[in-house]
Amino acid sequence: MLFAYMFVDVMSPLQSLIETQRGWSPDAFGYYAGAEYILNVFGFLILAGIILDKMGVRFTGTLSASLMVAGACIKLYAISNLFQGTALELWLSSWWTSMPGSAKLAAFGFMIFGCGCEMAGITVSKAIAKWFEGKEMALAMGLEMAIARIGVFAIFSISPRLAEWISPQDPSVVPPVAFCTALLFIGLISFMVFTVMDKKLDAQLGAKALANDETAEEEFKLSDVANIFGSRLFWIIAMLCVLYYSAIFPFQRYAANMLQCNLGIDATTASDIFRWFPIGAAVLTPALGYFLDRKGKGATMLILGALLMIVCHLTFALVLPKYPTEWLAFSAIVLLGISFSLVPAALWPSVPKIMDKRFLGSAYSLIFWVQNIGLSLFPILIGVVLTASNPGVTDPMKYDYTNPMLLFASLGVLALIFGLWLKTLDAKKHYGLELPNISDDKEEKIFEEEGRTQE
Ligand SMILES: NCCCC[C@H](NC(=O)[C@@H](N)CC(=O)O)C(=O)O
Repeated sequence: MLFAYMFVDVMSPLQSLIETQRGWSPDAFGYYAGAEYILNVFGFLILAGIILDKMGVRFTGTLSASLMVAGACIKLYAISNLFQGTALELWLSSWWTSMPGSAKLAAFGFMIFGCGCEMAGITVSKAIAKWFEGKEMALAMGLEMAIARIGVFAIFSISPRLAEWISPQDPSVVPPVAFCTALLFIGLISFMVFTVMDKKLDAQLGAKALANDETAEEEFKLSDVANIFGSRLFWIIAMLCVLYYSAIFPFQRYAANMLQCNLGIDATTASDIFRWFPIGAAVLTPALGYFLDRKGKGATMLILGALLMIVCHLTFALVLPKYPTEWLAFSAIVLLGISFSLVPAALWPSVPKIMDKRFLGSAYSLIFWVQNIGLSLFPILIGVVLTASNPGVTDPMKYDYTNPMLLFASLGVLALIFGLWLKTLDAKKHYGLELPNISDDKEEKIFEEEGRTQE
């Protein structure tokens, strides 16, 4: 997931460079960014859930990592000089002319990569649930997300520098994308190593299940999808998820350029400010996962996270253009990092509390599916709003980001409403969202078990 998240954002700090170098307008960049989710939205994620439940973590993980590598190679070819002037490039550039041929092929590669990336996301959630059942699951999920955030931090630092690495006078988007493609190969190999370990765990679990006379794993049934869709709680969680994440990941794509435009700084300086967003989240998410495991307050954390996000986006929309200082931008970025720890740390471990264990794999894939609809539409919408709010502006350093940022803030307000609704329902129906995952006697059991394992 570390290398996957690096690949997702490798182009984010290079928006102005790709505009100058390959002629991608903000609209084209928005379509390219949204492409990551298109196939998932058109049903691939549901299929991925079925594949995961039918074929298991090892097969699905290997397949998803291979898809990511294949998609990355296509995207690398699309932005490289090799592709320029080919018959395919000329043909792709001959229709829908506002979207250059390189952007179209890169978007196609990103689409394939996106299928692998999201499939890997649900596979990893299921693998963590399997490996940490009855233990510190929220902490484990928090650590997994933290590692992924470190990848985003790293890529915002590395990408602009790699772009200038070969020729500082003539920077190029190719070296950073090539670097991340190579990392994805390493990721595929790492997952293959994990499959060996997972096989061993299965052997141990099989022996344990036989000893306890437990029945086999739950099976995915198509009727489960209808059950999940019929659940009001599922929809509240899914809406909260799609609204919150649509104001985070698409923002991440535009953040560096937004900072450049407001502060008049170069891409490297903007990335250096923005990279504290994922690193703040990386530090805090596991800590909050640990807190959630032991103290609870999941619904309150979701509300607090949405509130902080509204404050930050409103600051970028209304305050930063009037008081363009780096410390103000930096403070808002750090605050957004705290918000981005609170919500994911509470959201993903809450799903097992409100969904039947039998539905869990499918529930995750369906929440991802709803979320992907937002994640595919919002980068496009933001690109369109940005272009419409800046008629006649051709310099990528001169965009006014007020309207796109207000749009992000309004998503936060809606997420807050769903968070409040969830907390009210939880208080009435006692789903246990505010309760800890590990009770004192469970904790004692874990220590006892760990003690036995070490013995
Ligand atoms: N085990 C993974 C939990 C989800 C983490 C979450 N990622 C997502 O929601 C992805 N579907 C989004 C994406 O891939 O763009 C996160 O907080 O990163």
